[in-house]
Amino acid sequence: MASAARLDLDGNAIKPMTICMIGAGGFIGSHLCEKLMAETMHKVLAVDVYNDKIRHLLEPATHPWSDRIQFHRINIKHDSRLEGLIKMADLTVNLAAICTPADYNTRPLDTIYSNFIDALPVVKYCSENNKRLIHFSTCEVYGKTIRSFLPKDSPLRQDPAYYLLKEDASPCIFGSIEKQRWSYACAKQLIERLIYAEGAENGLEFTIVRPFNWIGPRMDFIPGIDGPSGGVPRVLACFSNNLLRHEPLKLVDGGQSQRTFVYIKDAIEAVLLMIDNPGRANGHIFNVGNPNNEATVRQLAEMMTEVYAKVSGEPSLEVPTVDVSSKEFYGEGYDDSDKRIPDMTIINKQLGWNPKTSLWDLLESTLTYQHRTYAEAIKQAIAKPVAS
Ligand SMILES: NC(=O)c1ccc[n+]([C@@H]2O[C@H](COP(=O)([O-])OP(=O)(O)OC[C@H]3O[C@@H](n4cnc5c(N)ncnc54)[C@H](O)[C@@H]3O)[C@@H](O)[C@H]2O)c1
Ligand SMILES: O=c1ccn([C@@H]2O[C@H](COP(=O)(O)OP(=O)(O)O[C@H]3OC[C@@H](O)[C@H](O)[C@H]3O)[C@@H](O)[C@H]2O)c(=O)[nH]1
Repeated sequence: MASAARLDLDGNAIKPMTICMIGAGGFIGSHLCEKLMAETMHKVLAVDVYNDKIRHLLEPATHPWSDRIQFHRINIKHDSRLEGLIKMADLTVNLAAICTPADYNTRPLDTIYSNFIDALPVVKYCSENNKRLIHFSTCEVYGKTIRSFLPKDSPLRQDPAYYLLKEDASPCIFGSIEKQRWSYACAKQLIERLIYAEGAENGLEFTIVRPFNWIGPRMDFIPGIDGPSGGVPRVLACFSNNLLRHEPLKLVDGGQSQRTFVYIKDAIEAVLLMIDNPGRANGHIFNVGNPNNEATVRQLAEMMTEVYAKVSGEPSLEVPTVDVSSKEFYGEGYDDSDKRIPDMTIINKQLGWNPKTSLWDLLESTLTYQHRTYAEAIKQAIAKPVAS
């Protein structure tokens, strides 16, 4: 239960504030809303076109927080109510975006509009009304590592100087324009630069978050169950879907790319620290990830297969993975980040935050949720005769 006497990192009492959260109905937004309702006295003006993932917080009206969360069904592309909500709030958190790689090369215009053009009014309203902004960018702004351009046998490949991703030092390295995969990263980079410039020239109080593969319950959708049957979500949902349907997990280009995965609940702790400690968070760009949870996509597939067998009690397939080319899986114009390890210096220094949950543990709780939520629906969908 929320207590009025919460203290910030400098020992001062935290005053309850009103937060305009755009994209509150998504994966990260739903967890942030949960945290804010359960542990703080902050109010949330939740803006999104969907609210399925936060419905449990909005109904029934008997929740102790029912007067602290309001849902506004607004498409920020074209709705004049947005400025009023930002003016009403002390802080705006912008999460709204198209952020699934399958869209970057197949819907590049929508991707660029969503991640850059649609975010512009949000930045402008915050700047003009002297409101604080926490904007969600991405670890994809780093693109590829310097290491990936070194010869395969170079000993420098083992040197973190060539792969560790640092907010204030690493370059942003994208592929050529026809590799439309980078439309998302490039749009996010430009909005970061714009926000930074608003801070420098007009005094906007901002924080930029670069999430490194946050994963957990409610991420994306399971195709054919709570999303389009031909849809391609992010890797956690793709692999969950394969496991639930007893199909081999598809490894794009051999599954050699490396990622670090952080549990959503750990990452949300970091966001709450930013919200509650403006003096330490304003003007900063933060990597938020778990450098200890690195795996190749192949290793992730193998671990998810093992964990799923444990939590479902169902044996795994004899051949649990299958290779697929990126062209076949994502289409023309796909490209990939080779390796993503966040440097943690800035977030450690400013907010004292460190992730806690191991990859195995976070997969165990997430796949338990996936099994409980979807296994029955998948069984029924598979059993249903196909309409002729
Ligand atoms: N999950 C991650 O690991 C991760 C990694 C890097 C960056 N991010 C960034 O974090 C943010 C949130 O990501 P997420 O994983 O929760 O994604 P998500 O797709 O689950 O959530 C985004 C939400 O924004 C809403 N939205 C999009 N366009 C909108 C519009 N025009 N008007 C109103 N609402 C709109 C969507 O309906 C959705 O609910 C995004 O900006 C994303 O780029 C996430
Ligand atoms: O079924 C699948 C799905 C994905 N993959 C691979 O798994 C890796 C991770 O894929 P994800 O779908 O999670 O997406 P990425 O990590 O590439 O990008 C994500 O990272 C940061 C955020 O900004 C976005 O949420 C998204 O762009 C990629 O190498 C992808 O090619 C598979 O091998 N098989």
